[in-house]
Amino acid sequence: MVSIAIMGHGVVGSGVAEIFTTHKQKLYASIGEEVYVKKILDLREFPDSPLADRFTKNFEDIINDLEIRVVVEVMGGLNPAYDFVKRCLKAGKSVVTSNKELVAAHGAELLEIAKETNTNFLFEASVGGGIPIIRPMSQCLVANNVDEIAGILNGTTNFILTKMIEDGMQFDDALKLAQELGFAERNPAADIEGHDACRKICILASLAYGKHVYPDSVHTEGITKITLEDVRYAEAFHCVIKLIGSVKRLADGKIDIIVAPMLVPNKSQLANIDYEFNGIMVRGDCTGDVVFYGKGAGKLPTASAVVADVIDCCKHLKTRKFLYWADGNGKNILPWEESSRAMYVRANGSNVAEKAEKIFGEVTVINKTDAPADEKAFVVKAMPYSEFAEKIAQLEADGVSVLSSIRVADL
Ligand SMILES: NC(=O)C1=CN([C@@H]2O[C@H](COP(=O)(O)OP(=O)(O)OC[C@H]3O[C@@H](n4cnc5c(N)ncnc54)[C@H](OP(=O)(O)O)[C@@H]3O)[C@@H](O)[C@H]2O)C=CC1
Ligand SMILES: N[C@@H](CC=O)C(=O)O
Repeated sequence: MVSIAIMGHGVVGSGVAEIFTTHKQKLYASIGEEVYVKKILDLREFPDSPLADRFTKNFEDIINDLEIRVVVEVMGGLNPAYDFVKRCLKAGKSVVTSNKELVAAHGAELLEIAKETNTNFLFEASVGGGIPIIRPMSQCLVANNVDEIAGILNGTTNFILTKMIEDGMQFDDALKLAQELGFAERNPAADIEGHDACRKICILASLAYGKHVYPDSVHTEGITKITLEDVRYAEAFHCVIKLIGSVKRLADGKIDIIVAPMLVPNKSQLANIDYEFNGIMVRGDCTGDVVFYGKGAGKLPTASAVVADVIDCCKHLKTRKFLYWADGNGKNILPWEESSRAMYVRANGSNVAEKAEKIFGEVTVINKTDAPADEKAFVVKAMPYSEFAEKIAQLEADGVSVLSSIRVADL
């Protein structure tokens, strides 16, 4: 029997406890012994839980219990999760977490401690919820140099955008529903402002390129400025608007990394990923494109990934799985203003298209039947963002009022 503890009994933690109860026989068969949930840490009482006798409010009950070999951290946030996880690893206990904020902020340090203490620090659920992505990238795709990763990495924003587009639902109502369904972060600003997707692309970039990428070095935009008008113009241009996390390997060894809403062509594999589903495209130099798809948020999908990591830890109590990246200093990151993409622009004023062509060269005007007479939307060819911003300033100086601009993904 292997004893484990779970820290946090919220959406994910209660799912983990549930799977260890409902799938006990299945899990026993996969490792040949019982995984026993000995302690559950939470600040609230859960008298109706079938595991009610295992709850504690005191972390010391877990850290001091020598029988507990694997600890699951599903509390979220940095405090006290960072301190508790570090202490568990230093005490020789393996740790499994779904906490992307923790991995994105302290992954390199925690992986180093795990290396020193011959423990495992696994975080499959931190990216893509129930989708296997960390293990495939660190094992199955290990022969590849990763040229690019692009993904819809946040279930809440994808759910909101889908509800707005498909059902005409208002932004706030769609967010409320995502919160009720357990998809959103405790502070949903992390979802809608893009920070959650940023943490996830940072984890994938760190894994792919071997150096920690910290979220504050990544330009991040959320979905709060997306309007239904832009959505409809995007449709007329055979695209959908999605919040994309993207990282590309450049010829000089730097990486081009960004999180922003983008127009995604309908023919792209990422275009038809809706609601809380995530999709992640990994372009390897040997494999070409490999696409991962599934539920990126929610109780049981996320708990499924956590439980799989726990089983992996239980199977490797004496050996370390090789999952590692070194600390990073941000010097390998291209300044975001130098990153090039085609841009969609919506503007109003007189002779918008002519003025835009004078400044940008050839532009593709998007025709939409019910557009206001003085409004035009167009797409300009790829150029560094700094150049785009200069040209937009010239357009505005020419009497055009720019209402929105959104990157166009080359996917
Ligand atoms: N929900 C999802 O779909 C997904 C979530 N994640 C990540 O998983 C983690 C957990 O998410 P989720 O389950 O949704 O969050 P919840 O807020 O639902 O659950 C967190 C639980 O931890 C408890 N907790 C917080 N701080 C402490 C503490 N100091 N001591 C003891 N218990 C504590 C909370 O108690 P209380 O409520 O009383 O504060 C709550 O029960 C987060 O990092 C999240 O980003 C990852 C993938 C998907
Ligand atoms: N809030 C997150 C939860 C999973 O990581 C999301 O919506 O994707």
